[in-house]
Amino acid sequence: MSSSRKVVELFYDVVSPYSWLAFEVLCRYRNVWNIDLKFKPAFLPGVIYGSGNQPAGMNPSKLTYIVSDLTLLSEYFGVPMFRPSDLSDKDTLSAMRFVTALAEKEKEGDMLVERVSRELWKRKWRTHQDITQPASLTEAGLKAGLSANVVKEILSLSKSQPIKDKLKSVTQEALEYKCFGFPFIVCQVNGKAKVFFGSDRFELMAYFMGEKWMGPHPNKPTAHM
Ligand SMILES: N[C@@H](CCC(=O)N[C@@H](CS)C(=O)NCC(=O)O)C(=O)O
Repeated sequence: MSSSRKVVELFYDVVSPYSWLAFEVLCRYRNVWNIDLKFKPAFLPGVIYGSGNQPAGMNPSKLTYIVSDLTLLSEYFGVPMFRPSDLSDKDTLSAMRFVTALAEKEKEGDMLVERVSRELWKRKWRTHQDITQPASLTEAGLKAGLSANVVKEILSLSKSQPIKDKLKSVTQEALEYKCFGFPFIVCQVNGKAKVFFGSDRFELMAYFMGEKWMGPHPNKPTAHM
C-alpha cells in the first residue's frame, strides 16, 4: 500500500443500481487503499440530459442487457438486488435532496450519508419500497439510525432553496468533469486526477492509484449487507 494522498469522489444517485455496486466496493476498499472517500450525492437525470446523453433503458436491447448484467453483477459483488417490476418510478429528486441535506449536516465520522444512501438503495432495489414520499424517507432515516428529531430536521432542510441549489451544483460539478452517467468516480492522487465511469473500472482505478484490485471482497463480506 502506498502512502500518497488519494481522494476518491463518488458521484451517484440512488436510482442507479450500478452506483450501489460502486458505493459498496469503495466502502470495502476505503481502508485497504487508504483513500479519502467522498460521497457526492447528485441527480442522474441532470447529468444524462445535461450532457446530451439518453437514459440507457430507452433502448430495448440495452435494457435487456442491463437486466441480465445486473443479475450477475449483484451476485459477483455480493450486493443482493432485484429489478423493480415498475421501472418507470424514477423520481429520486426528494431522496437525493434528503441525502444532500444530510451531507450538509454531517460531521466527520458520522457516516450518515453512507448509511442513509444504503437504506434508500435497499428500498429501491431490494425490497421495492417507495422512496418518493416523506414517510418513506423518514422510515429510511430511522432505519439508518437517525433520531426522529434529526429526520424531521433533515426533511424540512431538504425542501429549502439552499439544499435544492446544492444538489444542482454538485450535479453541475459532475457535468464539468464531462460526466454523462453514474457511477462517476473522480480519483485524485498527488494532484493528478482521473475520471472513471461505471462500477466495472476498479482494476484500472487501482492501477492509476498504485494500488491492487483484489476482487469484490478485499476483506470478508460486510455485516450490513
Ligand atoms: N458499465 C457500467 C454501466 C453503468 C450504467 O449503465 N449506469 C447508468 C445509470 S444506472 C448510466 O448512467 N448510464 C449512462 C450510459 O450508459 O450512457 C457499470 O458496469 O457500472
